[in-house]
Amino acid sequence: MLIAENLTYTIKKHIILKGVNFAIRPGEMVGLLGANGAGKSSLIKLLNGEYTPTAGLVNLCGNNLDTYSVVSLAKMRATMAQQHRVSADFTVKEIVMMGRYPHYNHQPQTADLEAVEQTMELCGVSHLEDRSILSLSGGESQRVHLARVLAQLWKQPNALLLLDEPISAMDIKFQHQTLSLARALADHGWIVVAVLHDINLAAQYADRLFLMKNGRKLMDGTPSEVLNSRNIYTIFGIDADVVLNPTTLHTYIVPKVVRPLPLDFLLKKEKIVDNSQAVI
Ligand SMILES: Nc1ncnc2c1ncn2[C@@H]1O[C@H](COP(=O)(O)OP(=O)(O)OP(=O)(O)O)[C@@H](O)[C@H]1O
Repeated sequence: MLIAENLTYTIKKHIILKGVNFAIRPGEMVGLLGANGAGKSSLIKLLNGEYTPTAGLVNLCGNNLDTYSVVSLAKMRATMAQQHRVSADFTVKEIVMMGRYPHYNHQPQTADLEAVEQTMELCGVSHLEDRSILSLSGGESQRVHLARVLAQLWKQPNALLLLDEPISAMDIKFQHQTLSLARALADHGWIVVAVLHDINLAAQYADRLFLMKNGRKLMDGTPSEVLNSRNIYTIFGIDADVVLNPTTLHTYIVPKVVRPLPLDFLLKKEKIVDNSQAVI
């Protein structure tokens, strides 16, 4: 179980996250949705220990995060960050093997080699194993980093997988393949928490959605419970119809069509906004 109690994070009196509470059971996949700046990545960073809460706590499998050793946590919790800063010329296989560092001392063992082979295969990057990470396309690189974090947790029970926009650079096939894989890992007993910007994919693959705004978790429920036109407007400020996808039978958002507006109009609107801000 992953439990957050009154999770709060402030930077120089600026509230980034406020009073977030939840409990996520093993086997659940949760999608974090919200507009830019809502606090989704900050929540991931509090769950992965990159940020220390200003108030509140995170409890994983019955123990507060700060009671675990670094190595034991690294074996049960992995994060795929939104951005990957790799400037050295590692091969794909070396990058994926980095996920196994918490598991061996000097030489990778059979289990480590198997984990790397299997996760590269699942993420569709085996054929790239000898390529430099620096030479890959955005989507290929994202799949390599996914393989790395899966290798880190491979065959671990009670694993916590944190994914921050894991499919942002992927084509439609790999978007579905990746979320199917995350779904399968949750069904296998892992807890998966994924920041997603595609509401429809989140609705299709996640058990539960947290809708976030201004550092708060405003709604928490199954896709059909929380996705309605009013909530979509509250969270994203857009008008949308909410229907049932006739093929998948999942809740499906259809933003109301907005006619493309001429640039002159947009520039005028911008001016009006600027003027009103000046008056305020
Ligand atoms: N280290 C920091 N210093 C100052 N402000 C920060 C810091 N980290 C986050 N913020 C601010 O906190 C808010 C939440 O940021 P966060 O990255 O969690 O948003 P997000 O929901 O993940 O957004 P996006 O969808 O754009 O990735 C933003 O307004 C951001 O500018």
